[in-house]
Amino acid sequence: MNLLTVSGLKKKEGQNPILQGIDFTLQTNEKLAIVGESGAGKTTLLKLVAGLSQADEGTVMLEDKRVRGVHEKLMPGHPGIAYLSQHFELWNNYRVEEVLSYSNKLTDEASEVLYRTLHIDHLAKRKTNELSGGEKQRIAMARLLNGAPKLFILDEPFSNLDLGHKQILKRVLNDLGEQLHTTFILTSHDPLDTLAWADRIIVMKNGQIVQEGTPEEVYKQPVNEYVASLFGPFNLLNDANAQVFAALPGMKQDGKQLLVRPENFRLVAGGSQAIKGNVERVNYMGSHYEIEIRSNNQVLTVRNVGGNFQKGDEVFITITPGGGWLL
Ligand SMILES: Nc1ncnc2c1ncn2[C@@H]1O[C@H](COP(=O)(O)OP(=O)(O)OP(=O)(O)O)[C@@H](O)[C@H]1O
Repeated sequence: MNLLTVSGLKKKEGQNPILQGIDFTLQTNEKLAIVGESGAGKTTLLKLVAGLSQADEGTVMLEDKRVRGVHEKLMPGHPGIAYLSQHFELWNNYRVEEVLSYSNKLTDEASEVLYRTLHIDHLAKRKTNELSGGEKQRIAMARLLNGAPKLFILDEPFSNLDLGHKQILKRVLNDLGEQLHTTFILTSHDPLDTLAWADRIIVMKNGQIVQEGTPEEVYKQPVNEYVASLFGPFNLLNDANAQVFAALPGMKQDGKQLLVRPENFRLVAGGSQAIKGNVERVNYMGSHYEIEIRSNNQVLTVRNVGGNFQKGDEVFITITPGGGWLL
């Protein structure tokens, strides 16, 4: 049985359709990321799933029971679903241990494992106003997970975190999944944050699901330019450039456009299956260089380890095996 079944969910604000019919399922222990540009409808969807809002149409089922909307009961929310808002608040001026003892359903042993996993076991005696933003967030997570929810929903957990706290949160989310078998849904408007973590990714735009798949599928085989652009830079080759690769296996265009990510281009000495171009710009990116190369009236971006090129240098570009995608 699915842990969660979302069917035909629709919602309008005034005359504006915010969700236009959302269907998906989630299995126990699965980690689902919902990504999409700002305003795509991610938060609206999560609130409906958590029973914190009211759908116009459609149902949310947790196991075999319907999650009722906020107009259908006195207390908003659902006891089996924990929801961490982007704008969560912690009680001010309490000790962390006091906050965490409130409605704790776990055994002492299970709590200890949870606090260690969340990297907050050293903070028990601290006051909540003596914590960093990332620490506050992990305490808020612990408070929700103390209630032993079946499903844990996090709305934009990575926003407003500096790189250090972001790295800790990524590790924590992995460990919670692996060690405590938590079932998650999280959203992010920076999908790159979700690639390493999610089992499955749903991509939203204008209140609709535009693609659903594994991280590799949505990254390597996007259904359109919108999905491709969410996951990082890409090149869409014009006909003259795409033609160079048409004889390679699986690269015959048939009216489609050839999409290549910068890391799937390689600079080579020459050859018939290589595009000839001239270096226009070299951008230092820290771990690598992005070389902008003009060829057949378009600028292609190639990711390269070295950056020892001058403007105007003649270079040849080829595609790594399996590195092209016809869109
Ligand atoms: N209460 C409301 N009244 C009117 N419009 C709303 C309301 N809540 C959300 N919207 C609109 O619904 C759309 C979806 O909003 P939502 O917050 O779900 O998007 P999101 O994908 O979570 O965006 P973000 O990544 O910026 O958080 C937006 O256009 C927003 O302006």
